[in-house]
Amino acid sequence: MSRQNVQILFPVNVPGAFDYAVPDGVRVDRGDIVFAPIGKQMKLGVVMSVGAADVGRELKEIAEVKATRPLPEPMLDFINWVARYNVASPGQVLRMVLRSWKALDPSPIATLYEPTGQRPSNLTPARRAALDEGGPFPARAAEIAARAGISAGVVKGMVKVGLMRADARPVDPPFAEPDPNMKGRALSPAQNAAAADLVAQVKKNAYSASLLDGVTGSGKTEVYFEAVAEALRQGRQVLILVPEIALTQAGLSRFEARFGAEPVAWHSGITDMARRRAWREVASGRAKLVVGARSALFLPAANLGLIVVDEEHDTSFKQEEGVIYNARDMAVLRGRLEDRPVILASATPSLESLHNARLGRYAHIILPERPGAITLPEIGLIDMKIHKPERGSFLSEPMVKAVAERIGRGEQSLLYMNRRGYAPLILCKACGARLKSPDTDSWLVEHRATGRAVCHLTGFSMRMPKKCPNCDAEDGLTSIGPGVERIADEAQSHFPHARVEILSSDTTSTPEEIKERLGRMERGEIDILVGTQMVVKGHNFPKLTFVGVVDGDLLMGGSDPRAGERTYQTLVQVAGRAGRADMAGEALIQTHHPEHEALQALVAGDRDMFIGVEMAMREMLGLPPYGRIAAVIIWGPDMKKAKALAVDFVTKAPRADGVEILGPSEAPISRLRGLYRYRLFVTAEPSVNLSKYMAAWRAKAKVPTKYKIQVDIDPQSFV
Ligand SMILES: Nc1ncnc2c1ncn2[C@@H]1O[C@H](COP(=O)(O)OP(=O)(O)OP(=O)(O)O)[C@@H](O)[C@H]1O
Ligand SMILES: [Zn+2]
Repeated sequence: MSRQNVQILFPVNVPGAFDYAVPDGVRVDRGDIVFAPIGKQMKLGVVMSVGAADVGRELKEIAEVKATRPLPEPMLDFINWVARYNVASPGQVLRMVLRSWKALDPSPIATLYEPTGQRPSNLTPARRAALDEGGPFPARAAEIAARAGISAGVVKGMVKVGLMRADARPVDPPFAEPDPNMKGRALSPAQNAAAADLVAQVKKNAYSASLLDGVTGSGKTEVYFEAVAEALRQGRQVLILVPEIALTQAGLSRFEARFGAEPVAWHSGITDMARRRAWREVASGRAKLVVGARSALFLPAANLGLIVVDEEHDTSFKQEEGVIYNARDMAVLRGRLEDRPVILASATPSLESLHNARLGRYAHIILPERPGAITLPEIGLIDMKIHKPERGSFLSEPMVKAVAERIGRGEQSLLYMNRRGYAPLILCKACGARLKSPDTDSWLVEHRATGRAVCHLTGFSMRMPKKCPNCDAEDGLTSIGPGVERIADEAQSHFPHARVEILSSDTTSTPEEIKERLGRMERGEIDILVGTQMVVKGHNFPKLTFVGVVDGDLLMGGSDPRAGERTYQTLVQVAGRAGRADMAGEALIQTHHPEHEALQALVAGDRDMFIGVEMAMREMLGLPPYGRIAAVIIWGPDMKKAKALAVDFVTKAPRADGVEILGPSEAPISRLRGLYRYRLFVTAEPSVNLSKYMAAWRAKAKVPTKYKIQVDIDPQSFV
């Protein structure tokens, strides 16, 4: 009698699962997490299938079946689908699912301390500190001590005198339950209708995809909250994907205000402890509401009821390393496999999603206006060929005037400049040399606040040199072009008494700093906020009535076929920060190309016109959503060999109708961290299964060590 065989997938980059035997008397099911020997090691893996045919050879036995809940069936399918679609190995995808080994065991138990509530008036300073600064409670003595700046002995001593209680408890307690029945805001009729549509989808408890397409400030969040509440009422879990940046901010407190409990937050920056707790609670089905960055999509929720992708057009949903995938598209896939509804929300939906809505694949739910009497901001252009600022200045006269008006009325202005630092280029006046990143094809950016020259691609930085490293000329180095720091300086020089602050990842690197600064902006304690991409998303500043875009041309050009779309989206979003409360908003965009169709459409408030032009162009060129594209990047330490590998790879392309290959050519960033880069593009008609085609092609290549051939399905990055 043959014993049970199982196929085990390990979280490593190998082509597939391996066969193992199951010891007598042990029962194994699909999705079980097991330990099995691989080489000389014991490794954690997942049972992808059970009882396949006799493989005709002696198999190693699995060593242990973990007592945790198995990965749900749809999750196993999801792993395979994501791998196939993105030309990755299922093991690589599994690695994104099994993010925390420790999450597979029950929570560790520790002695945790918590105040009893007694508080005599003669407390010693150390004891007072423990009570006032030692929280949140319950916590370990050492944690309380560290937070309060006292010794752990003080905490333990407080138990004896009845000031603290000590109990053995799980270190990772369950999360507070959200309450779906708390009252939300009173919705406008249009909002109510949209919410009813979404709630109906959730009630069906089956796959559907809805595009919630509402202008900035139309209340999309309030509307999808109703769908979230419905899923929670059914006792199911809800997964909400947001751009990473929205996670550190007021965003989370909005969930708490609506559902009475802070949601489980999941992103790359959480601690190992928070990660293990979140994973365990989500996998068990206990944690009901998860708000996370793209990687949250790989949490194996046991009882999923709804997935929401907020700001679905956002480029941060695309992961560019390891398994290259787009979380928005994979969210729809997961919804299909789980047979549960998916909501994509945006004020500026991607053309792909609009196309799907037009074809009827997605329900199209539209919120055409802001609630009540609030209007969308007026948008105007400033032609920089006419309103030329003085040399070394970047704010035109009409822009300065618009800010002056707001300051006069006690309102706030936002200046958007999507460049960190002081100046994007450091040039020697004597010899013309530019400061360059040592191993990367990128100029160094001057950061005056820290006195350093920084590579924005790799993070390399050095102290700003006093002399030119090329010709030794003293005082020859000069800064070309603007970054946020320089715009802030310029704004301050125009308005010496104004409170000018910068919001960028350099000035505000911790979540607390960001929260603090945004809080001051909300309370009106800042007059002029100068910000990068960070200010674009989701914020509500009631007193903000003016948005100035310093360089409306910055996003255009380059080889990105979506450059026009991105420009349009970003400008709509940033302009949409103005006038969200009871005062009307205005946005002005400085540009050298006022005739550009994206800008013209913005001024006219005519999205359909822009989309019409853009769709026609995509259709003509066979670009998404009318055709498929893939990119291949060839990386290697030697330029000639990397190029030869790229050229050779092209000769291996399988023959297929409806597929076209462009390249190879040097990538726009031709060298990154010491590796040379070549790239090619593949375009295909919609009927072609491009993933399958690319996988077959990729499998034919022999890649020397230290070299890499990376396939990117539906690329968002073209550098
Ligand atoms: N019916 C309503 N009555 C009063 N205020 C509302 C209503 N709906 C929404 N709001 C408020 O309007 C502001 C914008 O709402 P919300 O953030 O949900 O919009 P959004 O469509 O997600 O915006 P964006 O896409 O620009 O981020 C919020 O402060 C919200 O509380
Ligand atoms: Zn020089």
